[in-house]
Amino acid sequence: MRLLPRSLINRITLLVGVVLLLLALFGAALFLRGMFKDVIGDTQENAQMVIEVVAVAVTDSVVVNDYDAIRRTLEKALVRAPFESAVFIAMDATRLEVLGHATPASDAPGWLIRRVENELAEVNRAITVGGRDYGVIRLNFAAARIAGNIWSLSLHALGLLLGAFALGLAAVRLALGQWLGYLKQLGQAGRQVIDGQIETIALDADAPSEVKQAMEAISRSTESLRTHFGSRIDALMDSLVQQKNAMDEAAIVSEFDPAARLTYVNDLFCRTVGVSREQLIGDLITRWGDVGPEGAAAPAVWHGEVSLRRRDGARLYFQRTVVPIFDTDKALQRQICIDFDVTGEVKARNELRKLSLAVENSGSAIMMTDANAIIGYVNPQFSAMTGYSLAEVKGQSALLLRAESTPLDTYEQIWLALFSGHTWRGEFADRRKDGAEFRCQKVISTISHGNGAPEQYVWVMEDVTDRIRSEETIHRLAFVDTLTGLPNRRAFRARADELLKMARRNDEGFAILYFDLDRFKSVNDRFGHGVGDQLLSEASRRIQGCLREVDVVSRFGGDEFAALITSTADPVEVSQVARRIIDALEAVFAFGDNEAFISTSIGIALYPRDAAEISELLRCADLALYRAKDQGRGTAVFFSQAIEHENRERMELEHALRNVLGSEQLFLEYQPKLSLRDGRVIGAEALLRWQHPTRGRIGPDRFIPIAEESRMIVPIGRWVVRSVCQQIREWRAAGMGGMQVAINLSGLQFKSETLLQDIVEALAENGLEASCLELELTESLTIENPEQTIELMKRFRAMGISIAIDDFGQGHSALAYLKRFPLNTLKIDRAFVRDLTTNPDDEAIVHMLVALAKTLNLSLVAEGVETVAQLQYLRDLDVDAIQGYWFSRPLLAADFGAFCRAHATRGVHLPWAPVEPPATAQIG
Ligand SMILES: Nc1nc2c(ncn2[C@@H]2O[C@@H]3COP(=O)(O)O[C@H]4[C@@H](O)[C@H](n5cnc6c(=O)[nH]c(N)nc65)O[C@@H]4COP(=O)(O)O[C@H]3[C@H]2O)c(=O)[nH]1
Repeated sequence: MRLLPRSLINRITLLVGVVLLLLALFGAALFLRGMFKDVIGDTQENAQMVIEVVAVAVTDSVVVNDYDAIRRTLEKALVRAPFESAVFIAMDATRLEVLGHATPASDAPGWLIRRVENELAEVNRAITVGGRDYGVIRLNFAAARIAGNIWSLSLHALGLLLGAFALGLAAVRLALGQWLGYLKQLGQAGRQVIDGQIETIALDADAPSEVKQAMEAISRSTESLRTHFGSRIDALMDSLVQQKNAMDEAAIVSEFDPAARLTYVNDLFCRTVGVSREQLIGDLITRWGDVGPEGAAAPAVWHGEVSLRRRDGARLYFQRTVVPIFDTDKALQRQICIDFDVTGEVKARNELRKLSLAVENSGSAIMMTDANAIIGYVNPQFSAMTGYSLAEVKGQSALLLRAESTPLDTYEQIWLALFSGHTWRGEFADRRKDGAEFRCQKVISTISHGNGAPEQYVWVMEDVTDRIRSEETIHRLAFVDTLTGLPNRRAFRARADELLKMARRNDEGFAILYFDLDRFKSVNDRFGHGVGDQLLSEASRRIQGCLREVDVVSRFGGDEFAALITSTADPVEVSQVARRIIDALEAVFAFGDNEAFISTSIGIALYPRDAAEISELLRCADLALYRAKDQGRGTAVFFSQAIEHENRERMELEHALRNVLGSEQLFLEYQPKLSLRDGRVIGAEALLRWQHPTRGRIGPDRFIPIAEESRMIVPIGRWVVRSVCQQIREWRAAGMGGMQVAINLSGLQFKSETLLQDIVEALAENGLEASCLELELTESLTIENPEQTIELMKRFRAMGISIAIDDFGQGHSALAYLKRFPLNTLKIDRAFVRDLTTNPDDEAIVHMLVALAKTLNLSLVAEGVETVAQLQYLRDLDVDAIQGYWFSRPLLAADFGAFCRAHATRGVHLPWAPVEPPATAQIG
């Protein structure tokens, strides 16, 4: 509770009043006390005097007991005296009491009356006359009257005092009002300054100096405030304007009245909706989005999201705040509407929603963990994949899924990659809830805080167990030879490339061995593919057994193998390895009751001596293998410059062969065939010759393989057929009839679809019957595709063309097939004939061949007969015919004609035949 008055004047007046009042009361108290004492003292003195006077006056009367006189005297004493009663008490106790005038009722308070009574005791006077006591006179004071007098005096005194107090106070109030009125003036001036009505405060000249100083101080402060706050206000205004401008740029601002009519729109509003301000003002705000549940009359701030459609139809989203503005009567005056464009956020949110939906329904398992790999979310596919529900894994570590077989290192590597800001991609084994391991492909991405620190990890996971199995199978198929389990050619290349890099780094050498299995084809043909496969597997094991762990052996396909001998390019060491392989493969292969023998030749290339690249090294090894095969089975040949040279030459020959047809370089020689029965020339074998312009004559053994490889043999062979047929026609024209000419056919030629046609045409063109031709097929030709060969042979035979099998005994024809071949002739290779008389092996083979031919009812022709001993031996074996230098080398056509004519009548003289006189040649 506030006791003090609000106004300063009143406060000072109150203070002065209180002080004056206290002083007045104190003075009054002192005055009244003195007055009281004086009155009491005076009364008592008067009473003494009165009683003395009464005593004197009654002296006589008492003596005479004149009570009337006494009465009268007493009555006189009571007149104007402040006594209530006067009493004469005689000695005999006679009591004469006279009462004074009745005292009017006193205004004095009781306490004052009692006080007076206490102060003024009765006054007694003994009446003694002549020494004799006659009695006592007693005066009783009229205390109430005396108190009344005192009270009346006091009241008067107080009245005066209060009057003086009131006057003093009024004077003080007046003076203060005047002096402090300047303060009011100061206040008004201050308000005027605040209102900006005055610049400086005008001071009255007679104003008190303190007020003047205060006014000056205010003036100075006002000045300073004006300066200070003026600039602050300016800055504030600037700032407000800038903020408004910024707000106008950032937000759509509008105002609307309680009727929801727009009263203000900023530029952004117009720009955003594409409508002019003029059209917008007065328009309903609700056309431009919701303004809250209570519409335009909302009493409180409303936040919400609204969407606007622009004039061009685009939908925009805004975060809207509607702020009501009230007037002084708290009535809603208008509302300010502020819209922030959140289209991007809304779209992002929608995208996020879609994304969440996509994640939820994703076919990939998705797991989200915090930075400590604590799982926060997994999608249904994750549960389907792992068997764990979201509730089971939430709050658990991602390591929950770790499979025993996945080392912890893997996870460390993942964290390292993720911490360095990379997305981790990889695959490793995880464990399902039921404990089963599965291969899981993962892409782990980081969601980072603004400062780049990882906040969450998103794991996109896929069960790739099946795929990996398939990939492993594909890989096996792609890199492993399924039959032998050895790396295939591709894997070999990869390993060889690695080895090459290492060898380059370490300055080491290594060797590549290239080889195939001789006679493998015949094993295949003889025992079937099953056995062939077993042989390949067994051969692979044997080869591996010859190598160290660090070496690599690969099956390139068919019966081709290659080996990498690491860490050494020492020819001695490498040739030891090659030897071991050759020996291992030459040992018998047993399959149940069957046995097979194969051999191998090995071509070797050394790094870095022979080449610096794998492909080149392989080429070198291949060339060396080619040479090894030439040198005979069971040999290992190191690549050399000589081989390279030979190869180059071979390539040059191949090139030259392509242009040889149509030139004069190719021609035929004819080697006569002699009947051992009568020594007559029964036919000839056409032998191809190549007279190279610079290299001279090149033998068919040299160029025919090249022609075969380049497939030139087909057109060349066609040329041979035509040339032979022409030649027979010419011979016939020259009178040399009945001549059968044998033509060598290579395998490729035989397989050529045009062969039959070519022969038919050549015969027809020259008017020849088919029986004048014999086709010589090598044994190897028949091996490759026996059924087809038999078929074609049959067709030739049906035409009347004879068929001879050449070089028999070199290969490994299945006798069963031989039996089925529609052959006419079996030719004994000159390799067996050469040492026939000295080498029991060759002798045995020839015996066997002769027996075979007889069994199959084939005529026998022996090649390469050079000596009489061979001749006689063959005759003894009942061989039908021979070829050989013993009687004729291959001859040019003209020479062959001459030869035939020379021996036409008697034939060539055979050692066992009787010598006959020369006869004239007659052929035809
Ligand atoms: N040391 C010695 N050799 C003798 C003797 N008698 C004949 N020769 C040679 O033995 C080979 C016989 O031919 P081949 O076995 O069919 O072997 C032939 C044949 O397989 C092939 N050839 C020749 N001409 C042709 C042809 O036109 N087409 C095809 N495809 N191959 C042919 O070339 C091979 C070699 O032919 P040539 O070098 O002409 O060698 C011929 C011939 O000159 C002898 O007493 N001693």
